[in-house]
Amino acid sequence: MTKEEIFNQIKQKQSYLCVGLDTVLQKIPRHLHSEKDPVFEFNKQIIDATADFCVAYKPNTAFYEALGSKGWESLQKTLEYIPDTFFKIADAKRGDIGNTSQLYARAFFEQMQADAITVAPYMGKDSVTPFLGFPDKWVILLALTSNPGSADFQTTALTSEEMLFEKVISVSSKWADASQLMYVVGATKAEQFKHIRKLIPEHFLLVPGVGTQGGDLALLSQFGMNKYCGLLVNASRSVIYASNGKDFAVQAANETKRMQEEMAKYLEKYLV
Ligand SMILES: O=C(O)c1cc(=O)[nH]c(=O)n1[C@@H]1O[C@H](COP(=O)(O)O)[C@@H](O)[C@H]1O
Repeated sequence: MTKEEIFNQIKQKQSYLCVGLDTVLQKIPRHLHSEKDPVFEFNKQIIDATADFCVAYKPNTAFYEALGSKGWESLQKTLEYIPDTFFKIADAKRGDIGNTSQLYARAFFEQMQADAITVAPYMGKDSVTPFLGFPDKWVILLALTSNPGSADFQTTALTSEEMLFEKVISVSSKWADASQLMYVVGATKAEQFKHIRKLIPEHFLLVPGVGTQGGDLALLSQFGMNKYCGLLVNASRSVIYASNGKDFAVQAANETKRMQEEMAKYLEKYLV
């Protein structure tokens, strides 16, 4: 999927919402447990209910890997079920020596048909470039994450002018351009968006951490938006577990609609 295609979807839907499919078997409403594949059935109903209000889906692979081979099957079926007009992110946070990264890339881009994979930058250029060899597929590199532990390394000052995450951005942005590379910046780090936009004005940012983690959608939209919108804001638990009853899909739709309506206002106000 190209950058222009993502932007077109954003304009059409008036939304830059990504729904995170972090499905936990124990949290699925009871009435779905008799299904052959309750995880897939749950995802299917969530996708059907939220499709009008979002432009991307992001299953975090951990939630599927934890269920063994059945989980991988549910993940594959879920990615196949999502229509191709949506940006499909395999949130796998991979990255290894080049020879191994090449196989991770094939797993998620060829077997799973994902459009993008999240990648950890710690092992450097040769661990990331194998993911960049697939036409119209994307690498989403961890830059400044939403969790408290991001302070342990990412915001360490390397010099009086540069923190580690800034070095990650400035070095890696030379490995590929904004047509293939995105960055993860946590919604809980809204105060950094203005500065990050100076470093990478063109790139899309995947922004997790609204909803349950408490990130500020208004602030990050104000400082993070660029001429392509440049934002994909992820919400997982606040959407998929909006209710744990029979009305879970209706409540997920309500929550995504609420977020879409808020996003439409920010697109009107901040899209340059
Ligand atoms: O790469 C990610 O998606 C990610 C990066 C980050 O900095 N913080 C973060 O929460 N995530 C993921 O985004 C999702 C957030 O889920 P909720 O907090 O339930 O919306 C989870 O799948 C996390 O693993």
